[in-house]
Amino acid sequence: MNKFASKLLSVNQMLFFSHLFLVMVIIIGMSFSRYESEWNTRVESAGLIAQQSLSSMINDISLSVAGRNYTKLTMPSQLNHLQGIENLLFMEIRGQSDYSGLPVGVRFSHDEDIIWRTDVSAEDIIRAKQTLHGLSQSLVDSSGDKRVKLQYLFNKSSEDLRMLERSMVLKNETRFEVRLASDDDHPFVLVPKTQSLQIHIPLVNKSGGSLFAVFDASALYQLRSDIVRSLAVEAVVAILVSILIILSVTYWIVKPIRRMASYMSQDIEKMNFSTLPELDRRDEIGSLARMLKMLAEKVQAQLKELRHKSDTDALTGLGGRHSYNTSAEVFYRHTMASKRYFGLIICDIDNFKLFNDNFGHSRGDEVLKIVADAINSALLGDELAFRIGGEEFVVMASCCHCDEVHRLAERVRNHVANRNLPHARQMGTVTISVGAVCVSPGQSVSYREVFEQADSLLYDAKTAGKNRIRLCRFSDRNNDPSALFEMPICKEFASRK
Ligand SMILES: Nc1nc2c(ncn2[C@@H]2O[C@H](COP(=O)(O)OP(=O)(O)OP(=O)(O)O)[C@@H](O)[C@H]2O)c(=O)[nH]1
Repeated sequence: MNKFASKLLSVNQMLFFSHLFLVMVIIIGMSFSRYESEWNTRVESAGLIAQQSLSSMINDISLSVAGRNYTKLTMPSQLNHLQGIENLLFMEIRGQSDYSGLPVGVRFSHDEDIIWRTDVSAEDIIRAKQTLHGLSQSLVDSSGDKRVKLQYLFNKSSEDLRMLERSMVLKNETRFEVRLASDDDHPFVLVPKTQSLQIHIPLVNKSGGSLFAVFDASALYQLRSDIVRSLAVEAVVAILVSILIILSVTYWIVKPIRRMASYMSQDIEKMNFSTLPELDRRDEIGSLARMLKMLAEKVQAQLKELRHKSDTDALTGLGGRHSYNTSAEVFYRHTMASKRYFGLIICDIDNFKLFNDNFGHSRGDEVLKIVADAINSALLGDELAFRIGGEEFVVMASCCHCDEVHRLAERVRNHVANRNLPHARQMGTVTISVGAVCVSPGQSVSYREVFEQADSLLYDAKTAGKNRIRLCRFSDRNNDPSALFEMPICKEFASRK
């Protein structure tokens, strides 16, 4: 997983996304639990308020159910009271008379503005009609006070009949889904579909019964929308603030790493870690910066030592082959660009094989050191000297004139000869042969050509008898026939011996 992520994402992105994920989980979790607790509190208090608004009626209702007293249960003052209860939409009383054992059922509907019985049967209506009919008969035959009483009873019975008939109609027409069962432990339940709060309160008469009520809970749901909205706004603000903090923290961590990486991408020898601001930090990044600085300084020191070793010929202390390869041509170009004369001198010890054969290689090595020292002592300061092969040395100089090259070559040969190092008996002392070329300012010639010409002059010096100098101004004989004419013919400086 880590490998996969590190291939796809940078450190910056990984830090950012992992922190953002964490922050979002925390914020969403906290918002959700706040929502849960706030919503549950609201629902609980709405349920309690609804219960309290009905509980004052429970004793009266229970008494009426016990005595199956419909008159009390359905009287207009009861209707007014129920209409006055805030948000009450519907109420149903189900119970059993304590005396007759008959069922009692009454309903209230806020929209219908009525209380009606739910236990009316066809027989009840027939009975009421018969009563009314009997009263109407009696009313015809009566007079005086009796008639007044009978008229009252007739009016009441006709009102009862009308009520029973209306109840019969409403019983069949009015439906309201009540979720709570009478044996449900929950005193109330919220029904999202109808946005209603349903309450159940048990009656206190002996045979028992229940009061179910349905309250309008749309205000509660509106409140829920407000809670969700305000929590969402808080969560968004918290996430935005967190993003800002995460961005600044990741920037604070990643920027120094990037800066160190860009330092590391420089040439190690040119690296300068002392300007790195992270060195002053006291945290892990500061330690990393200090370790990198130490590492770079160690590598720089080792490189310096290595370069010195590879630049210097270990035996003679002159410049070595590596140093020659990197600096000879640079020196030549620089001299030509400075409009000065360039002198290239190649020296080779004469009959060195014979020396080795006679005195052994270790003695030969000592001679190499002495010859190198002699060559070095012949230099005035600005020249470069290298040992480029076994017993082959190169000196190069930037001069004001070719005569200087001549004098330098002569000095080099003399300094070696003057060491008077004994050679094999028939050879006398150790000597060198020299091939030298002088290139004038403005001559267009490559270093390789100059070297080849000096090497060929060295060969000439060897074949001419050794211990001598063959020096020539560079002539491009193939391309410039006049060069031979314009320049002094190559000179030979033989040993005075
Ligand atoms: N002691 C020693 N000998 C070396 C070293 N490098 C090369 N040589 C020897 O130098 C000798 C060079 O021999 P040649 O190329 O035949 O040249 P030469 O004998 O000097 O003959 P000329 O150049 O014609 O005068 C060989 O014997 C090599 O072994 C070295 O580092 N130490």
